[in-house]
Amino acid sequence: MTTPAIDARGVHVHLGASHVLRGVDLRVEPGEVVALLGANGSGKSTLVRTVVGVLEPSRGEVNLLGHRLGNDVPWQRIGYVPQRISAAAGVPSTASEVVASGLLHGRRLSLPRGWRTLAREALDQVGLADRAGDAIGQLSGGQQQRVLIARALVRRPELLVLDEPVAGVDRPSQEAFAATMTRLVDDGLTVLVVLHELGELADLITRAVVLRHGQVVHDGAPPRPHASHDAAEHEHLHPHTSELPALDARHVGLSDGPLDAGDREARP
Ligand SMILES: Nc1ncnc2c1ncn2[C@@H]1O[C@H](COP(=O)(O)OP(=O)(O)OP(=O)(O)O)[C@@H](O)[C@H]1O
Repeated sequence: MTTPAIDARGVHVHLGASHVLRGVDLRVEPGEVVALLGANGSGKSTLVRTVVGVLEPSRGEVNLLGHRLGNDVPWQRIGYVPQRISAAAGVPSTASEVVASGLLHGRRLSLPRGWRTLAREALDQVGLADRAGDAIGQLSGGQQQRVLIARALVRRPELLVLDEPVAGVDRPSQEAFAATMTRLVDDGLTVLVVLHELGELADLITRAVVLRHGQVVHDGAPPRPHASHDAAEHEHLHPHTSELPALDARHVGLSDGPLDAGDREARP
């Protein structure tokens, strides 16, 4: 049996007075690309922040790459892209330096030889190699987001956890990101990604986990893209809502309606 990349069991998280996660189980096997979906406030960011050790569960346990959360986790094998923040906030660094900070981890506190080359390669993966020497504050919000993705990729992770990585990123850059992800997934990368819509990543997603009010309400097939039903060549081979009751938008509370129109109309 393989060791799961992520194994979270019975996770409860309290933030202030709120009981945000209420007994979440999440298992991600090596090579899977799992989308974490749910309405605003359902607990997606809280779950990924707990998975990467930023937040501590009040109950339950999390294992990453076979290690209980803590110092034993091989962090150098894990990349994390937080929800969009300003990478520029008070940081006088260049894009290249921000990316290189992704090479640091618990056991490596100074940059390795050749870090500039590694940083440039990672920036190239997000289409920003020509901006390597620019101050991060001179980049747009979407470009800063791409720098954060490069910072996660620079350590060549085997597990990548991303929180809405393409929010605010333009369509061509989303396509470039999807192409990079496809290449990395082909090479065996395991991914947990918070998304509001599957978008350009739809073809990559192997499983969807949907949260509602801090609980998992669906764990299985990803929702189908909207357009597919209307296309002339569309074949009705996939399971419809009657076979996937938990993917009913009313049950999962997805504000952006993951089901295509045909599925919704087919429902009694
Ligand atoms: N520091 C905090 N203190 C108290 N409550 C918090 C805190 N951070 C988040 N929450 C609450 O926890 C709940 C889940 O928040 P979370 O950010 O995990 O949701 P989300 O599913 O990622 O939402 P979104 O789609 O808007 O990013 C929300 O109700 C939020 O108000």
